[in-house]
Amino acid sequence: MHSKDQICHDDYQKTADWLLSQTQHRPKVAIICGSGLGMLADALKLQDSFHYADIPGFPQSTVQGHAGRLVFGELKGKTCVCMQGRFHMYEGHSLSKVTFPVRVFKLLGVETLIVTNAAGALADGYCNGDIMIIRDHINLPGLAGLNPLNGPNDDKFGPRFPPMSGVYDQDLRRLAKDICKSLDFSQFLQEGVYCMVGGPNFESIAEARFLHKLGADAVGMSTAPEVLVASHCGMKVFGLSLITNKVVKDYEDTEKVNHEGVLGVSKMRSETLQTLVTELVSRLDINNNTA
Ligand SMILES: O=P(O)(O)O[C@@H]1C[C@H](O)[C@@H](CO)O1
Ligand SMILES: Nc1nc2[nH]cnc2c(=O)[nH]1
Repeated sequence: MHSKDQICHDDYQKTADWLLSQTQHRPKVAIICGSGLGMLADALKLQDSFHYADIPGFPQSTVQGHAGRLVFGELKGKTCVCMQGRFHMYEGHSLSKVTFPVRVFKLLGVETLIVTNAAGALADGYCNGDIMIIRDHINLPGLAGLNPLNGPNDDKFGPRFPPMSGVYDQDLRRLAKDICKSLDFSQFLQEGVYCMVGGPNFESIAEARFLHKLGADAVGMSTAPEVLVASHCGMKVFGLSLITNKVVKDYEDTEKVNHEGVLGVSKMRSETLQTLVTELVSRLDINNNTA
């Protein structure tokens, strides 16, 4: 059964064809920028950029800290496409809309997806400003049946029942750790499990304790659906969480998290994150081509 939100292959293809007609760039890498981390896109050379509102079929971004632009260009000589602002379920988008750009990227020829997000720390040893390489995720909405792959499977993209083990590429994680060592970033580097919740509220203390007990090191409101869809269609995936706050797990703690604080910490570390992602992209084993 097709729901009203069902998007068909032709819809993705139309958007991809439109983009291919507007730019000479042919990216092999896509980067999705999290809250406050969009400045990474500004570093692209030879830019062609498009406001989401001008791209046929694209959803609109409504969150502060997400500019709503798709930027094509070169990062250290490697052609990339960068989402300066992503879509979240809590904005009212269906998960097929949230992940729409990922399938468009696949049709553009993208082979590697890099995702970044802002997240709250559940792990005790984490500090604000830490960068966490995502080793694995817990897709809480997905476990409860909110899944972008719900509905008829599109075999042109991938299988009906995709595995989710080993989704965060081990070689890319290893490479990122080597880069962090050489850049002297190791003192604020972590590797852990990201848990996606629906949001838009931050966690209650009982919820935070529950997620921590489940094995989550950080919690946020994005990433898992995009990663799931990218992996389903055969892309390599690498993910980074910027730890913007500690999630309150103690009833004596009167600290309250807010989005402005999240954006503040993102800003403080965005240059570091940009350096890490740029270095990673420059060392990817890919060849450029243009139209
Ligand atoms: O897009 P991301 O996951 O970086 O955004 C996080 C989660 C919420 O959208 C917002 C909360 O401050 O930041
Ligand atoms: N759910 C959730 N998302 C976040 N994004 C940034 N910080 C947080 C947090 O503490 N919780």
